[in-house]
Amino acid sequence: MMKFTKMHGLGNSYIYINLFEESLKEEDLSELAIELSDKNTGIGSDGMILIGPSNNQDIQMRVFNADGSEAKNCGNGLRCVAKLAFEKNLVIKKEFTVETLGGPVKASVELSEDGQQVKLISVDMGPPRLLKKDVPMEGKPDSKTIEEAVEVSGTTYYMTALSMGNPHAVFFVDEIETAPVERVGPILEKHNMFPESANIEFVEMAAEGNMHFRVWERGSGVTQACGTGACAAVAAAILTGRAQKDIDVTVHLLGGDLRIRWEEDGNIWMTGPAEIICEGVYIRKEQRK
Ligand SMILES: N[C@@H](CCC[C@H](N)C(=O)O)C(=O)O
Repeated sequence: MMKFTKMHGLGNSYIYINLFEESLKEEDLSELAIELSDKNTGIGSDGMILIGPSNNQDIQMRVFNADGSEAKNCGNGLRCVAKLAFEKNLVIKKEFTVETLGGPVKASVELSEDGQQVKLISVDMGPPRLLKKDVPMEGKPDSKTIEEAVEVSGTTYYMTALSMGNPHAVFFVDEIETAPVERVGPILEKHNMFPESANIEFVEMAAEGNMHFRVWERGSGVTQACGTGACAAVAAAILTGRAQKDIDVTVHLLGGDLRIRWEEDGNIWMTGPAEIICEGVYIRKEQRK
């Protein structure tokens, strides 16, 4: 039996396990993520997130995709972790740091009027890493990938690739409704130019300070939202002259809106909501009769 909390950030849902209370075996984690994520025989989610003690930050987060692969960062997950950690008193301050495999991040929570609930969460997602060797990507290690041509099934697409602690490739399209997310997404995710695979994002620029966004996530497929992807999309828009630093961009995702700002000092801030869906006790497959 294992206690869990299911949460979502704009429809991007994960099963959260509190390692301050539960203990899990390292060798079981990947299988557990697959099991929990299954909507028929598990709980149903885009993956699993572990919250636990950290040696050098206030708290630690580990992220597993629905296919069991471990990711180094997760923007929607960070907002959910911040809300859960604050509301469950795992941290007792409104600004705190979270250790991720992609590096430490700062989170800050905004409370409801009665001070009982976290309403909005802002996270300093750090700077985008632009060099191919940091994405990581094939090619000249110290060069950047800005609107580089890539051919998929006879069509040429132009890609801007970068890391937000995890790898992203962003494609600008004229119409978000017809973006080939499910056709091209899985091909590019596992393209051999990405040795660790990649998250694939399609973006339509809208009225000033707005963009529409769809994602094919590495290890989870189409999701309602991707926080690191939204940060990557705003960075790509600025790098290609479609948006400006130090000005908020509202990213319209399938599950709702995120506010993203690439600050002059180099860091990208993400602000948005997080919600608890349910809490319960999960019975592992091998313990079911
Ligand atoms: N949904 C996330 C990203 C989760 C990890 C990603 N699929 C990867 O493998 O890098 C987000 O909100 O950022």
